[in-house]
Amino acid sequence: MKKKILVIGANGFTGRRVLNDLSCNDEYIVTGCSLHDDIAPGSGNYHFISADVCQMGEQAALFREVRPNVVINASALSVPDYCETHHEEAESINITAVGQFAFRCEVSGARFIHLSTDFVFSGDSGQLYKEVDTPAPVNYYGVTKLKGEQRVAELCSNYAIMRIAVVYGATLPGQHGNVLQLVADRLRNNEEIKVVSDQWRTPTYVGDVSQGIEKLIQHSNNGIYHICGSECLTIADIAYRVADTLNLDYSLILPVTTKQMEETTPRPRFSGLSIEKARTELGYQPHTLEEGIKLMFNI
Ligand SMILES: NC(=O)C1=CN([C@@H]2O[C@H](COP(=O)(O)OP(=O)(O)OC[C@H]3O[C@@H](n4cnc5c(N)ncnc54)[C@H](OP(=O)(O)O)[C@@H]3O)[C@@H](O)[C@H]2O)C=CC1
Ligand SMILES: Cc1cn([C@H]2C[C@H](O)[C@@H](COP(=O)(O)OP(=O)(O)O[C@H]3O[C@@H](C)C(=O)[C@@H](O)[C@H]3O)O2)c(=O)[nH]c1=O
Repeated sequence: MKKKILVIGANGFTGRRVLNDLSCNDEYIVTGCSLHDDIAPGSGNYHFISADVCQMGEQAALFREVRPNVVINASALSVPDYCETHHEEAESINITAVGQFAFRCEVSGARFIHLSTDFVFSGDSGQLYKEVDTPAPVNYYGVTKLKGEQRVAELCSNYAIMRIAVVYGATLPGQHGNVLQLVADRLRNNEEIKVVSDQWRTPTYVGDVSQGIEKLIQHSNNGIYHICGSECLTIADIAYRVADTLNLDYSLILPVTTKQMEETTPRPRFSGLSIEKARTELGYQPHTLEEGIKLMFNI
């Protein structure tokens, strides 16, 4: 029997890649859902439903229509600066809607795979965070994502929470970019870019998010999984790797401290994630950053 898979947030940067990758697999019948109309109609073997999942009635109708065996939630308010000043909106999609998805999955017997973030951690550690480590978010986006995780764990008996970090890859018009794209664009235009040299991350190639999800569809394991790259480096180092791989001018990269950057939203200093659990239990194997950059820029 083919599995019916529902990808929520299917117009988003990560959700679209997941939708495309899963719809290439004949074992699945895939439906994408997003707030707005399909951003790339006719581009793959999937059905598409526009719905506002924050509206109870629309969410209920979506589940009634699709009757999914697996639900993947890639919808969110995923811009920390915006969440910081729009608490209610952030709460509605990052917490309340997530709780409702979890409840519907539980009632219907569907497996729930929910995307979360390294920003649940404070960043005060000097070591890669493991799934068992205690979260303590430093911004409102992180607070909402942590509460979303808690709802899933409370309400679902068949779930996986996938924490990902600084997702990079090619984007479609209309999607928000990522810092690697910004670096490449600026350097190609001969413009300088300031990048923080004191925020450490484990960047995730967007195709590896799909890889993690496919593994978690096959496994029945419950719990949290860190799914990201294996290299932990600063944003400045990531920028240098982009310049290096694309043969662009290094001197346009201006490393600065978080203090000098004057970011309005606090961010964790060190939020690298350990992928040992995913490697051991799922056989997850991420691309290297260099491989990911080459795939992203098609070189
Ligand atoms: N991007 C990153 O680097 C990281 C992302 N994450 C997590 O991964 C997930 C995906 O992030 P990302 O790819 O950046 O997401 P995007 O911001 O690119 O996409 C989010 C999608 O959610 C959809 N959406 C928002 N509100 C609603 C609603 N009320 N009803 C239906 N759909 C809605 C939007 O639909 P539409 O476009 O149709 O309006 C949008 O396409 C999130 O959970 C995020 O927290 C975690 C770590 C890093
Ligand atoms: C735009 C920009 C960002 N940065 C840094 C800040 C930050 O550490 C990193 C990424 O910046 P962004 O603004 O893209 O995203 P930011 O909001 O920091 O990143 C987060 O997004 C949310 C959704 C997550 O869940 C996190 O995992 C993380 O990826 O790059 C610079 O150094 N220079 C710049 O010009």
